[in-house]
Amino acid sequence: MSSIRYSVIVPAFRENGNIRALVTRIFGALAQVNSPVNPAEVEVIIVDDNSRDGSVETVEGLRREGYNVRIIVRTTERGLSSAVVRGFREAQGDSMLCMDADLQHPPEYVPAMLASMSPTKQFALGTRYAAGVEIDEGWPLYRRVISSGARMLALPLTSASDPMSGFFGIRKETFLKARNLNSDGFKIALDLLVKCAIPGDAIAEVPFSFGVRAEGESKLTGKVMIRYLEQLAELYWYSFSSLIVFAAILLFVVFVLLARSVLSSYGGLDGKAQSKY
Ligand SMILES: Nc1nc2c(ncn2[C@@H]2O[C@H](COP(=O)(O)OP(=O)(O)O[C@H]3O[C@H](CO)[C@@H](O)[C@H](O)[C@@H]3O)[C@@H](O)[C@H]2O)c(=O)[nH]1
Ligand SMILES: [Mg+2]
Repeated sequence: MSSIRYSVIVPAFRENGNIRALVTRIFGALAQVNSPVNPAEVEVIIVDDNSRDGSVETVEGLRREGYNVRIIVRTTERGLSSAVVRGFREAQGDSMLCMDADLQHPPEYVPAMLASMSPTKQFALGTRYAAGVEIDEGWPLYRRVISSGARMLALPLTSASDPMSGFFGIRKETFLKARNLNSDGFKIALDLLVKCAIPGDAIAEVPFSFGVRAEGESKLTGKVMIRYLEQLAELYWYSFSSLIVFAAILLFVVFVLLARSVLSSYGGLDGKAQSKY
């Protein structure tokens, strides 16, 4: 039987410059005396989309040094969300964490994030919206505006305070129940929260200070933002379709009643409409 209880999944595209620091800092944090999680029970899985930038060699080197890390290289698929889903499927742990490779999600929070999941807390969420939490001042203003807008649009869908943080965990048993996941774009956490119907009291929120990217560039493009809006429309429909259909029928009935009363006030409904003038 596997001794792995926790899996850390890292979607990565051209992140060779960050992988060594990420992995050594994760295991360094787990090795601290006050860590609530035993490092021997943790695996790290990098899901790379054929970056061919030396990431594979870096991971091999780390393995030789004794770190429990492996890399899955996808050659036919692309995208952050689908990479995370692939990692979750391959994970051996019961508690699975997703984090970015670029150190914007500080590895020092990994032990607390992993330990916060339990049979009653099926979802862990790193949140940037809690008292005393800071966002690095180097994070550009336009990204803050986009992030706040995206968060507000998701408010009707979940009570989670920061479904956009990208730093989140889920228990395998809940993940396996998810149906019709949307693996496009960046917002897999929101999709899981909605489609697994995670109630507020099953979410362990862990405040964390959001950093700036260490090496390389962000892959969040305009196309990714449009995908987000499409995904929101799908999730609104998923969550509120009966309400939307009910409201549409109600509007239709009101419209018909109004039209009838307008027409009858002109005597036009039975074809006997006569102008007095
Ligand atoms: N495998 C794979 N990984 C990808 C891809 N695109 C991005 N990634 C990886 O996904 C992580 C996040 O990508 P970034 O390009 O750094 O995104 P960001 O703009 O910093 O956005 C992040 O932070 C936001 C919070 O403001 C999050 O909302 C967002 O989900 C993401 O975590 C990085 O590890 C990156 O390598 C892809 O197509 N394939
Ligand atoms: Mg980033």
